[in-house]
Amino acid sequence: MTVETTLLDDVRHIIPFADAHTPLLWLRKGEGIAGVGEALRLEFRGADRIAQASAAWKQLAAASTVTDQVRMPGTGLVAFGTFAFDDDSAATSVLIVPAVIIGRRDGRSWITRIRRTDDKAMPAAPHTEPFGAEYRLTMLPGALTREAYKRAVGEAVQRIRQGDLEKVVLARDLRAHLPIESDVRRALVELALGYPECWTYAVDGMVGSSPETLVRVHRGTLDARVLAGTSERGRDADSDHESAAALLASAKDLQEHEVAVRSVITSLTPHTSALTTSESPFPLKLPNLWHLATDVSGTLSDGSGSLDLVSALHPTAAVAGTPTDAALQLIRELEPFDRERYAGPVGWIGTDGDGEWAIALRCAQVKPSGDITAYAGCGIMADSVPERELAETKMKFRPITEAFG
Ligand SMILES: C=C(O[C@@H]1C=C(C(=O)O)C=C[C@H]1O)C(=O)O
Repeated sequence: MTVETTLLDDVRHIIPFADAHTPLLWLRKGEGIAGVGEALRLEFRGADRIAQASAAWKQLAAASTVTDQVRMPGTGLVAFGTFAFDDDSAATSVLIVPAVIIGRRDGRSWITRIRRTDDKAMPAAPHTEPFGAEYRLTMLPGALTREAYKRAVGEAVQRIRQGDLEKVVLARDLRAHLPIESDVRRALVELALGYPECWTYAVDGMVGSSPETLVRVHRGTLDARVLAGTSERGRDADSDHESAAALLASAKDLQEHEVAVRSVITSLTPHTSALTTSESPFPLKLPNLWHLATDVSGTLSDGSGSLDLVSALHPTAAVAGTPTDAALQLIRELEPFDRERYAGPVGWIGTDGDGEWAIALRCAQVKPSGDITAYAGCGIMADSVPERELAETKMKFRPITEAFG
């Protein structure tokens, strides 16, 4: 690949540059990257799909010629990626190198053009396309109805009480159909405006707004944000404050959170020299709910790239449970659908292995046929109440049902 990044005059909005049907996007607080076209697509499957992707990326980056005038996160050679949750998923995991990237960060805007060695010319600069017609979809229960979800939660609680495992994350699905020709960027605009603190992403039809940073790597340092433990937003200031306070005092949520933080620390420790966490979990306020959050930061000690860390981290206890193998087994037993890329890593990697990855939550997969599946899940512990977990999935579906509805 031959890659060139140059500065652009300020680009305020990057979403309009993305393709209407197969957008590539990574955006938070108005900053990020949008990809146009496809210079290269690499597909992976199986238990070592992330390690395969990491190795393929190192080879590709080493064989590329990169001229980068801007040198910021997201400049130079970049691939967008989305990975299946389960080792046995039917869904492919992909890295996609766009032909052109438009980016914006810290008040600077840039364009990256990427040419394959066998192409004669650099791709042309993209232009913004007007948005297509509005749409309004109704999302209906999928393979796991509300009643069936409550039964699955009840079953999981029993298994936990029997001592089979400590925590399991159970999800349910919603389905809809997006008319062919619909402009997916409309949903992305809604997500980005409604959830500016979250990572709004679109990669190979996987779209969403995730609050959970799996890992970011920048020049030898890393950071992550662990989320687990959820409560509703209040109807007024007092009840909102009470809900956050109750979450911070809830033994069930604190324990569930502790399990998730422990899994991240255990996975990152072998790769880091210094790893610190925020002192105690803090309440993270989102438009649809409160989460318990812990921020983690560290210094890399072994030259790992971002995908090496993603490979070490996935699946965290925030989206699988603990112990991991028992949790994955119970998920396969109780969820009557393939999670595909839901709860898998989604993000981007750059030339030198730096990158930003989130957990694909608050999301939906849009298939080329227009079929959409959205997913939301909850951490189940010994004292989980099925009705409450069902209510929590409704809160977690809100970003997607509102963006498409
Ligand atoms: C599994 C999801 O979210 C995860 C589960 C949480 C919980 O159970 O409290 C909180 C944040 C996420 O780590 C989801 O959104 O689908």
